[in-house]
Amino acid sequence: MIERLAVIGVGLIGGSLARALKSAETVGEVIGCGRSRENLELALELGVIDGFSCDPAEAVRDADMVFIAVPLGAIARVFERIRGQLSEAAVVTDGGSVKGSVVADAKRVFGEIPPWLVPGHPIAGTEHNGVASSFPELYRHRRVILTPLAQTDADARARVRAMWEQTGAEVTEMSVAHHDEVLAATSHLPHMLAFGLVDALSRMRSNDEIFRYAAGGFRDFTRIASSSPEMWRDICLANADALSTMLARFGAEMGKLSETIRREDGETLLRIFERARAARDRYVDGVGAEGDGSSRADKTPD
Ligand SMILES: NC(=O)c1ccc[n+]([C@@H]2O[C@H](COP(=O)([O-])OP(=O)(O)OC[C@H]3O[C@@H](n4cnc5c(N)ncnc54)[C@H](O)[C@@H]3O)[C@@H](O)[C@H]2O)c1
Ligand SMILES: O=C(O)C(=O)C[C@]1(C(=O)O)C=C[C@@H](O)C=C1
Repeated sequence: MIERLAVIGVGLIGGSLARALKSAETVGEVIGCGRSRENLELALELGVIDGFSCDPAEAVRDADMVFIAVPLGAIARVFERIRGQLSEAAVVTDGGSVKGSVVADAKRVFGEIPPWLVPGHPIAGTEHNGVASSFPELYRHRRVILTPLAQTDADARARVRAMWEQTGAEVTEMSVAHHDEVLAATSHLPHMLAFGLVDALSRMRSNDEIFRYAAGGFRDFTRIASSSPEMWRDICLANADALSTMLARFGAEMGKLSETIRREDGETLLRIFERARAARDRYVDGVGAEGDGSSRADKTPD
């Protein structure tokens, strides 16, 4: 049971955690914090939080659990504001999509990695942002990755794991570097392809023409290009090395595919598409009926 949860950044990710813990009845009080008073008032109205402060230092006072869910570029400033303000019992975790930058920010601000910091990342989300898009089932049957460090306190790690399990998530652990490499491939690269494709096409053809003739394939493939530009700028900057490597490898693969098409080599094309379809079928079978950890794009916020 968490007595007082401070959520810094009450948007899709922070709001959904608060809603999930409230519906599991495993949190006493939720204090929100963010840069916009209007958003915090909405969160209060929706019952996502029980009170708020625009100052992180005040929001974390007496909290036994602190969840930071702001864009990655804002995390260092939050660390600076909460330094020296936490209660003895407090554990701090975050939901940032890249872990290397969060750990580097913590080292810079606190001088060393504090034992009470448990970096984390829920592999669940949608292309929508803001508290109005949050919902309590977001993490159910989804994965959450924790990237504890050698310095991380065992009790802090167990408490963060227990919190996520109460949302219905499956918690796994891996190293910071491995997390950032894996997510560069499975999350960051696909977002670059979607953003890049929509941007390139909209500059090649008029918007009207794209939307008039685009059907399900275009819509499915590009859903994630509706995601928050600010959040994705920060993810790219925070994971620049791993993401650039992935983009270069993928670019080379696209070059080979393009060559194969130019050669009119139908046999090779068939082999590539069969291999890809089999890999996707295995992936879909593996994740089962509950889905793949991706969004509920059609969810209407309550
Ligand atoms: N959206 C996803 O699919 C997804 C999935 C997993 C993890 N994440 C990560 O979760 C974090 C939050 O993403 P989100 O989708 O909830 O975004 P969001 O835009 O819905 O919410 C972010 C919240 O942070 C607040 N904020 C922004 N800058 C701030 C600052 N300087 N100080 C205090 N508050 C500030 C905003 O007002 C907003 O309420 C990001 O780090 C993102 O990388 C996102
Ligand atoms: O489903 C979506 O809309 C998402 O973008 C969620 C998604 C992803 O699957 O790539 C995006 C960023 C994250 O850090 C984790 C999950």
